[in-house]
Amino acid sequence: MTCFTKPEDLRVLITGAAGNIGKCLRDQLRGRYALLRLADIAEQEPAQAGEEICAIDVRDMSSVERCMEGIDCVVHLAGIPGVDTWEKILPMNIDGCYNVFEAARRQNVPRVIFASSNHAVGYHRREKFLDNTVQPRPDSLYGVSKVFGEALGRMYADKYGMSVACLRIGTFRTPDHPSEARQLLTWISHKDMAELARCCIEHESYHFAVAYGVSNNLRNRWDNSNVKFLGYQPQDDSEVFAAEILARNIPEDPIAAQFHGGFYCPLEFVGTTDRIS
Ligand SMILES: NC(=O)C1=CN([C@@H]2O[C@H](COP(=O)(O)OP(=O)(O)OC[C@H]3O[C@@H](n4cnc5c(N)ncnc54)[C@H](O)[C@@H]3O)[C@@H](O)[C@H]2O)C=CC1
Ligand SMILES: O=C(O)[C@H]1OC(=O)[C@H](O)[C@@H](O)[C@@H]1O
Repeated sequence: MTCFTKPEDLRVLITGAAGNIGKCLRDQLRGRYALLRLADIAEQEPAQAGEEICAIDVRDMSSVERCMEGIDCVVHLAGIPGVDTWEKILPMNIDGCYNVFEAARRQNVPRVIFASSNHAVGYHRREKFLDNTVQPRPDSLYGVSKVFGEALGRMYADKYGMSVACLRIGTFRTPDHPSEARQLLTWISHKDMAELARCCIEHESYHFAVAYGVSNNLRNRWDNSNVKFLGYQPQDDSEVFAAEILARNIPEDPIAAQFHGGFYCPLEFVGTTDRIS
């Protein structure tokens, strides 16, 4: 397994760098690495010192492979970031995710960090505390695409010896605060998101890890004890926003409120929830 010893020598690629999480990582990781290569299909701010801007379409393997040249670690964020049709999920989150892992293998990139989502396990009941061992229970085709990405990562780790981290991100928002009751459980601040990415990029050696992307929320329902070795110590707590959010007295949808995936769960839901143990 590759050992990552000196952060200042690392060459890091971010896909989806023009997006919300991508811009946060760009701002907060700037200057730490030998190179931050920022790849997106969208326009980006011009490169600053230590940065490269790179045009990529994750649906096009040749553009993905080109962006991988000389890279030590990929943070893969690009894709459809929520519920959508199969016609969009398939090329972007399934084919696109395959292209990223496969291009990384072809270019001998030793580490991939994949932006998974809590929606990979969204139909678990909220009273259950979730750790990395719970079964996949996607609440949407989007969630299914994240389960696929995690499975792909596991295979590239086990078969090809790639170091892979899958981040089941909760709720990342710009502006940087939670805005509804469920987000008091699921919120991850910008600072904590960048710190989680940094820990995964810089850790000297791991094979395969699943981590929940969540802040140090009093109401957190996700267990990261399996990834203590990463050294991720979130600092922010959504509780400071709780009084204001709860005072608005906006009730959560009764189906959403039963499951970790929240508002994705009632969408197209048929029947009663008592059949979901
Ligand atoms: N924001 C959140 O609360 C959460 C986000 N995630 C995941 O994190 C990742 C990033 O999320 P956000 O930054 O919020 O989304 P975003 O929509 O702001 O960023 C996605 C980026 O991907 C780019 N993109 C779209 N099509 C592309 C293509 N064909 N080729 C290359 N780039 C393309 C977009 O231009 C955009 O800059 C996504 O994979 C999302 O599923 C997971 C859980 C929660
Ligand atoms: O569960 C959540 O709150 C978030 O999960 C996600 O995977 C989505 O990318 C984000 O837009 C949602 O808001």
